[in-house]
Order: sequence, then structure tokens, then C-alpha cells
Amino acid sequence: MSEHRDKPTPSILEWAGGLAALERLTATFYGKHVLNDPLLAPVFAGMDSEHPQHVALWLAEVFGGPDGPTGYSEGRGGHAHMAGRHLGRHITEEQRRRWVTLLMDSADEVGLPTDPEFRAVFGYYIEWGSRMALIYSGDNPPPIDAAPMPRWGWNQTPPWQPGN
Ligand code: HEM
Repeated sequence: MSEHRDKPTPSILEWAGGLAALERLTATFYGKHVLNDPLLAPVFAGMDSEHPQHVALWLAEVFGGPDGPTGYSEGRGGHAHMAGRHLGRHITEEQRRRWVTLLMDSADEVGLPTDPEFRAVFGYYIEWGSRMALIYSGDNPPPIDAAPMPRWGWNQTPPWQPGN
């Protein structure tokens, strides 16, 4: 086996550049893009000033970061808190799509890795998570405490089917 193959696989968070990289991402995303976007600025008008940091912490845990006191689950209320913050907001598909587009623009701007594997798994979570946010924001949200914290790996899940 080659020396290369013996290397442990870094988490997605480590590959991204750690929490600091995600903080740069969300600071640019919300501060520069979202608040200046006509479609999204009204949605985030009442945004907590620490919101970008909280989302960075959420993403860090999803991508393999700690869930102890320094992570989102213990430090910020976990999945139920995150899902609850989207309730009743009635996010439209157009807003969701813009949110994703601006986040990807921000990823380029702050220099997140551009390799296909990282961007595929990053985009996979963002697409899934933004669709979940839209569902929670709608008329018939699932119970907010019914789902665990999502934990994304390099390989992901089979499709959800009723009864499984
Ligand atoms: C992967 C996609 C998403 C993730 C990971 C995410 C993450 C989060 C988190 C972690 C919070 C709670 C922060 C806290 O207080 O601890 C939050 C709140 C919120 N999210 Fe999302 N979100 C996503 C998609 C969206 C989309 C698509 C929209 C709307 C277009 C949206 C709108 C909001 C708003 C308005 C809040 C409340 C902000 C505030 O008042 O502080 N989210 N989100």
C-alpha cells in the first residue's frame, strides 16, 4: 500500500480549513451578500448580530466538528433550535435558491477548497439543508425535535422512504 493511502481521512471540516474558514464564509455570506440582496435582505432584517457565527458553528458540527460545549448541539441547542428558527418564515423556492447561490459565491471568495470531492459534499449538504429549512418554514413542518443533528460524511445517505 502506498504511503499516500495510509493517511487518515480528514473530516470535511478539517479539509475545509476548520471553524475559522467557515466563520470567514458566513461573515462574507451574510455581511456582504445576503444583507445587500433584494430577495434575502428582508428575510434577515431582524438577524441577530451573532447569526453568522452561529451558522458557522452549526456547519462545523455537521461536517465533523465537536458536539461538546464548544459545538452547536450543546452550546446552542442543537437541531431543535436550528429547525425552530425557521418555523413560520415561509421561505420561497426563489429565496432558497438565491441563498444557495450566494453561499457558493462566498465559498469561492473566501477560498474554500475547490476540489470536486469537497465541493460535491459541501453542495450536497447545502442543497439538502436549505430544502429542509424551507420545509420547516412552511405550513406543515415536521416536529422540530424529531430529527438528530445531521452529520455529513464523504459518502452520504440512501433515499428516505416512508416506513424505513
Ligand atoms: C443549509 C441551509 C441552512 C442552514 C445550515 C441554516 C442554518 C441556520 C441556523 C443554524 C440558524 C439558527 C442560528 C442560531 O440562532 O443558533 C438559522 C436561522 C435562520 N435561518 Fe437558516 N439555515 C439554512 C437555510 C436557510 C434559508 C434557505 C433561509 C432563508 C432563505 C434561512 C433563514 C434563516 C433565518 C431568517 C434565521 C433566523 C435568523 C435570526 O433571526 O437570527 N435559512 N439558520
